[in-house]
Amino acid sequence: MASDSRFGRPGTVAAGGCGFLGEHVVRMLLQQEPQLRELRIFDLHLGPWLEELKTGPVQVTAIQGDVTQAHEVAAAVAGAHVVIHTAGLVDVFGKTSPETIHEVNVQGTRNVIEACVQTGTRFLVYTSSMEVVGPNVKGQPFYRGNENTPYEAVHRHPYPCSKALAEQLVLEANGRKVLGGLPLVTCALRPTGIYGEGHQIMRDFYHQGLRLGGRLFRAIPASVEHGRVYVGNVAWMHVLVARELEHRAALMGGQVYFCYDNSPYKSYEDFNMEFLGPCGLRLVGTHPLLPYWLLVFLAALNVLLQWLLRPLLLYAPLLNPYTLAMANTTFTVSTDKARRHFGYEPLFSWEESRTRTIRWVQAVEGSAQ
Ligand SMILES: NC(=O)c1ccc[n+]([C@@H]2O[C@H](COP(=O)([O-])OP(=O)(O)OC[C@H]3O[C@@H](n4cnc5c(N)ncnc54)[C@H](O)[C@@H]3O)[C@@H](O)[C@H]2O)c1
Ligand SMILES: CC(C)CCC[C@@H](C)[C@H]1CC[C@H]2[C@@H]3[C@H](O)C=C4C[C@@H](O)CC[C@]4(C)[C@H]3CC[C@]12C
Repeated sequence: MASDSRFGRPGTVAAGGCGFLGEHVVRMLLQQEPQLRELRIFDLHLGPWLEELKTGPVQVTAIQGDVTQAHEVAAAVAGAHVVIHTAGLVDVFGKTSPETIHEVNVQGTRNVIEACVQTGTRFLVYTSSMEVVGPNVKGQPFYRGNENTPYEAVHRHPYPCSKALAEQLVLEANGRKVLGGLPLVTCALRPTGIYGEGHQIMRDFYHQGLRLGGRLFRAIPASVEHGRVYVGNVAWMHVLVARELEHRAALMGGQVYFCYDNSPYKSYEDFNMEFLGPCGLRLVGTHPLLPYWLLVFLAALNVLLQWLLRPLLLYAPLLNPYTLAMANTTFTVSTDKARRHFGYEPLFSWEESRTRTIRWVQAVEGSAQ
């Protein structure tokens, strides 16, 4: 099945298209790509919202499948023009085994690359993560760095390790000959912490705040900056890359780009309060209420409890040594590489991103009552 771009942009595959980011990518493609004729949404778990998309002008096909199964990926990708690969296991809480994280994130990505090569798909956009760079195990700050900022990227946690390996596979695959003899063009996007409609961890913090009588307690110094980016802008950058890779293959092929926008630089907790504050929560304390050594102790205790309770139940709290280090290490990005290379400008201003996220949290509140 060969793609024919004379009749509009041929098949696009959104792998992981039912996830938090994936759904925004799917909706963005349908809104911003008038040339799009066919969209295949490949995911382990298909969402009911896909049904509403099937009545529009674009031929939307939902494919339930597993990226770890090479034949399922190849069948989904065959004949497509571009693959946007956002599928992955995002687990920094110890819910899944390191082997499964590796299998889905690394072997799954290898399968996507091989499917492109074997079936003749020429363009691959991969959702990497800022965690491919850091924060590293030494907790060194990365202050408003860009793609060229030197930083010792050393990881031990299974999730960042898997993202780093998968990103490397994607970048190394750039230039490989696909079926038909043309070169594969690949590119990796590295979002910082994504927020916006559908963000599960924001929902968890919100519910925790409600349980604590409308309060959250500061745990991290306000001076520690944590990079955040609005999901709509991350989706937009993916769509733009999928569109431009064909025209700017020599410049963009094999490149990495941080995913950024104009969201303010703040601590993880202060940033969350931009949304949770207007929904009635209060962050108590101008300084952390517990000493850092106690947080370290509680995080270690959580690891022990997780291990002890594993035969009985899954205990996976937000606080563990890795998440504490993430939240407590400055990691922010300041770059214009995506603007220079393919004309990226955030589609949503900070005010709009904030308003949309607040409305969504308020809707979560409404549906919880
Ligand atoms: N959420 C963030 O803050 C963030 C930041 C940077 C990068 N990322 C990356 O963005 C991507 C999407 O993350 P997200 O936050 O939307 O996560 P998510 O869990 O909401 O979405 C991931 C999607 O992948 C699907 N998936 C998982 N295993 C699969 C498998 N074996 N086969 C097929 N599909 C499978 C899931 O069903 C889900 O729909 C991931 O690659 C993640 O590493 C996320
Ligand atoms: C110490 C506690 C009070 C707060 C714990 C917050 C913790 C759950 C948060 C802090 C930072 C968050 C990560 C960060 O935004 C970036 C990413 C990259 C992405 O690839 C996956 C999600 C992840 C790891 C966020 C997960 C939640 C974290 C650790």
